[in-house]
Amino acid sequence: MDRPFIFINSAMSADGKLSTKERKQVKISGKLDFERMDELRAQADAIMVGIGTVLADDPSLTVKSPERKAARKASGKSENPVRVVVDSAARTPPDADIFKKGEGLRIIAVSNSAQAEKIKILEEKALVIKTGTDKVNLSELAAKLKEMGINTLMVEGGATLNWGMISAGLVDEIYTFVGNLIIGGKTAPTFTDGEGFTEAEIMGLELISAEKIEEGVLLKWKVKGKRN
Ligand SMILES: NC(=O)C1=CN([C@@H]2O[C@H](COP(=O)(O)OP(=O)(O)OC[C@H]3O[C@@H](n4cnc5c(N)ncnc54)[C@H](O)[C@@H]3O)[C@@H](O)[C@H]2O)C=CC1
Ligand SMILES: Nc1nc(O)c(N)c(N[C@@H]2O[C@H](COP(=O)(O)O)[C@@H](O)[C@H]2O)n1
Repeated sequence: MDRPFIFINSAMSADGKLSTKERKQVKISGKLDFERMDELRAQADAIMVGIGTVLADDPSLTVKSPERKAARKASGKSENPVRVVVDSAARTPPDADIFKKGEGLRIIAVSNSAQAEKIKILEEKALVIKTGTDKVNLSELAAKLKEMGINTLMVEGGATLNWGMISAGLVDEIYTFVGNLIIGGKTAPTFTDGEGFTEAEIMGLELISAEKIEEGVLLKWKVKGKRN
């Protein structure tokens, strides 16, 4: 394959929301699900998020467990996977937590329309990859990551990036933890936003497993491609 194995891991409410209508982060996962997420991070070569998530949540995207970090080190890897932000207009704040916390390579993927001055500032902190005219070309980006030796890519949202990756046919598996809460709100981000499929384009999934974790359910899906 000329791209990594790509999976999305997300936590959503029982009504399919990733956060509130104000884009405020909500604790959906319990302790066990956060541990599962940390293990996925520790096993991945890279973690990817959209700029919307960086601006809303300011995540560090680091591996949290000292044991998992040590195990990565012992196998000759950096403590953290490569952290990738999909950021067409180079809006990532230079003081974002992904720069401040943890060791390891950061990549900011921008489009060719991003301002040169903003790119220059980011280049002091990260490797900047340029693809696409106005919007990052996700297929090209995935191919470049593979060329760099990234074989497993974990996508951690948000709603727009999930749509972009799924609609471009770039996702192999999806893991959704469904928590015991309702968030509501027609403008609150859902697992996939974006423009949506027409009926003929709808993506089919195959259920790999369904597992109760604390008070929620972890659903694992394989992406099968168009249903029709
Ligand atoms: N519960 C969970 O597991 C998670 C929840 N979230 C929530 O999701 C929300 C953020 O989601 P969004 O606002 O949708 O932002 P997002 O994180 O999906 O980033 C979207 C941005 O990515 C950029 N992008 C560049 N090229 C693109 C392309 N080809 N396709 C798609 N996007 C491209 C665009 O600038 C776009 O605005 C926040 O409220 C955050 O809290 C985020 C991650 C995980
Ligand atoms: N898996 C999961 N469960 C939840 O309940 C969540 N609220 C999230 N949110 C995302 O996790 C990221 C936090 O990363 P750091 O702890 O800063 O490394 C962030 O992107 C949230 O949107 N995830």
